Order: sequence, then C-alpha cells, then structure tokens
Amino acid sequence: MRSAKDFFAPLAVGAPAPLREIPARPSRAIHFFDPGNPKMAAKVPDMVGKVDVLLGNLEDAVKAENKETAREGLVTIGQETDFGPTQLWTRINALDSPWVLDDLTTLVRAIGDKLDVIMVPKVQGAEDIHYVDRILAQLEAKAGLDRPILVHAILETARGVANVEEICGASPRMQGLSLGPADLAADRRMKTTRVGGGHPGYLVREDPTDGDIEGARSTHQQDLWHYTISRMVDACAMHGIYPYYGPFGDIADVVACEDQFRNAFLLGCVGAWSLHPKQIAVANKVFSPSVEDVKHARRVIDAMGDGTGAVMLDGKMEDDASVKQCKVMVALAEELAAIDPELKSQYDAIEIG
Ligand SMILES: CC(C)(COP(=O)(O)OP(=O)(O)OC[C@H]1O[C@@H](n2cnc3c(N)ncnc32)[C@H](O)[C@@H]1OP(=O)(O)O)[C@@H](O)C(=O)NCCC(=O)NCCSC(=O)C[C@H](O)C(=O)O
Ligand SMILES: [Mg+2]
Repeated sequence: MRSAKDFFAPLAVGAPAPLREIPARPSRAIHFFDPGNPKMAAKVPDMVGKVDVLLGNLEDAVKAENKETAREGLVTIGQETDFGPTQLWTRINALDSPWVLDDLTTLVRAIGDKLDVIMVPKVQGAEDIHYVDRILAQLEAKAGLDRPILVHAILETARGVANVEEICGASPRMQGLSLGPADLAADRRMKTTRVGGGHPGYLVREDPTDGDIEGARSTHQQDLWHYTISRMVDACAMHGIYPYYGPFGDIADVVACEDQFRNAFLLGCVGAWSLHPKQIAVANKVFSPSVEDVKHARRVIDAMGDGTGAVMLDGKMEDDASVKQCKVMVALAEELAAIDPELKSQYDAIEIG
C-alpha cells in the first residue's frame, strides 16, 4: 500500500514534481486527426485557436501498416506547430500492442515539452495507470521536462468500468476519463454495431389504454450510455479530474450528435471527441453554457447575497444548494470566456437586472 504522501514525490529521479491539482483547461472538443494522413495533417495549423484540444491519434482508425508514419507525423507536427491556447494531446496504442513502447519513448523525447495529455486506451485497472506513470516519469527525467505530462484513460472494457474509481485515483497525473462506446459495447457483448449514440431498439413503451396492447402506444428511445457516463462523472468528481463523452460515429447526423453531447454536458461532462471538423462546432456549442443559463445563474448568485438562506426568484425557491450549481455554471463560463472572445462578448453583454 502507498502512503498518501508518496503521491507528492516524482516516480523517477529528476522527473518533475506531480501536480496537486489538475488545471481546469477548456477542452470542449478533443479533435482527433491521423497525423500520418497528409490531408488531415495539413489542416492542423489552421485549427489552432479554433479548437480546445488537437489530438494526434495513433491507435484505432490508424492502419497497422501506418503506425510508424502516424507517430513520425505527430513528431513533425508537434515540433513545427505553435499551438498557442490549443492543447496538444495524443492517443497512444494499447498497452499490450507492439507499438506502445515506441510511441511513449519517441513522443516524450521529441515533443514531450509540447504534449499536454496522453490518452491511454482500453485501461482495465489501476495497474495500467501505474505502468504508464512510472515510464513517463523516467522518460520525462531523461528529456529534462519541467512539468509532468498528464494521463487520460479511455473507459472501454467492462473491467475498466468496474474499476473506474481506482483508475481515477491511481496517479496524480490522471487528468480525466473518456467513454469508448464502441470498444465497450464489444467487450460487454452489447448487440449494437455503432460508434456511440443511441439505438432505436432501446426504448420504453407507454402502457396500453384499457388493456389494448395492440392499440397505438408511443415509445421513447432511452440512452444506452446513461449508466456508464454517470459512473464516470462520480468517479472523476471524487478525484478532482474531468469526464468526457467519447466519439459519435454518425458524422452526418449532427442533430443526434448534439443531443448525445448535451446529455453528457448536463450530467457533468466537460467535453467530447470530434472525429470530423464539422463536430467541433457542435461540441463547442454544447459544452459552453448558454447565455440564458449564465444570466439565470448570475441572477441567483446576486439574489442570494452571502449564498446562505432561501429566496424566491421567478416563483422558484433558491437556496445554498442551487447557488452552488449556479457558481459551477458561472465559473465554467468565465474559464471559456478567457479563451473564446466571441463567448466573452456574449457573456459580457448580459444584464442581470
Ligand atoms: C470519418 C472520416 C474517415 C471521414 O473522412 P472523409 O471521408 O475524408 O470526410 P470528408 O470528405 O467530409 O472530409 C472533408 C475534409 O476534411 C478532412 N478531414 C476529415 N476528417 C478530419 C479530421 N478528423 N481532422 C482533420 N481533417 C479532417 C478530409 O481529409 C477532407 O479534406 P480535403 O479533401 O482536403 O477537403 C474522417 O473524418 C476520420 O478519419 N476521422 C477520424 C476518425 C478517428 O479518429 N477515429 C478514431 C476515434 S473513434 C474510436 O477510436 C472509437 C473509440 O475508441 C471507442 O472504442 O468507442
Ligand atoms: Mg476504442
């Protein structure tokens, strides 16, 4: 068993000290690109400043024969690009794959100073995070880095979901969790064939009228991911890290994508993956509090004075607990306004009278 104090010490001589708090950096869209695909790579410089996170993907969706090209492509992009306010993340190959060791050793040495977060796929338990944690400390020491690279786990196996709390608390490097609905569905033997989103067969039907089971009865599609996202949100909140919805594979259906992202936002997620440039705008919209919500939150905070007691506002009771929710909303709006001038002007224009 480790002492709590062990978490304050680097895991390798010369490695940077672990962080005590994970910074709340805007990450509404984690935009995936294949660094070995010349067309996608060419679009990266223009995306800087327009998306919160650019993620060079090395794992699934990159063909086995292109793994080295993708890794080298990411090194070139990392070295040649000024990322400004945009974070640079990567998704490495799975820990049991033949590529992961080279992914880590190459990337930390070559672009460790640019990499903010390493996303680790198919994390099963704390042992996977401990493995990455120690290797990263050794590589950071060797590369002379002065800040730790953070780690993000994808929850995409039944074992990972069962161990979600210990995964989140396994290292001070843990930045957050994403749902990996496609791999998770396969691992759970769910009978779906999609990458995220709903399914028309997963529904509840209204009770029959007068026992007429053949009569017209409305149905309501349910959210396949509600349970997993809720578990992720609780585990992340408990450990002071951040939950994300993962991919929505139906690129053409931006309407359903927006709905799925919004469900995640309302439940507590801070962002989602974008697989195609058109999904960036969807995520940026959904994961930014609306002007109406920020206005209402500011009115409640204003009406609540020192934040204690109870008041009536627009016929509704507000108290210590509702003001706390409003502060979450306003704090997020302020973080986003700091990097998004358009949002800032919208929020600044709010009059709370
Ligand atoms: C989904 C795609 C294969 C679609 O690509 P394409 O058919 O080329 O789309 P378009 O013709 O509409 O593209 C228009 C132009 O935009 C460029 N493009 C497309 N996608 C991106 C991108 N992500 N970043 C940058 N640029 C992009 C195209 O090259 C076109 O350029 P041009 O011809 O010059 O105009 C493709 O979007 C794609 O591969 N996306 C990424 C897929 C991915 O990363 N998948 C892995 C994540 S999901 C996952 O792993 C599952 C998860 O782990 C789980 O278990 O659930
Ligand atoms: Mg996956």
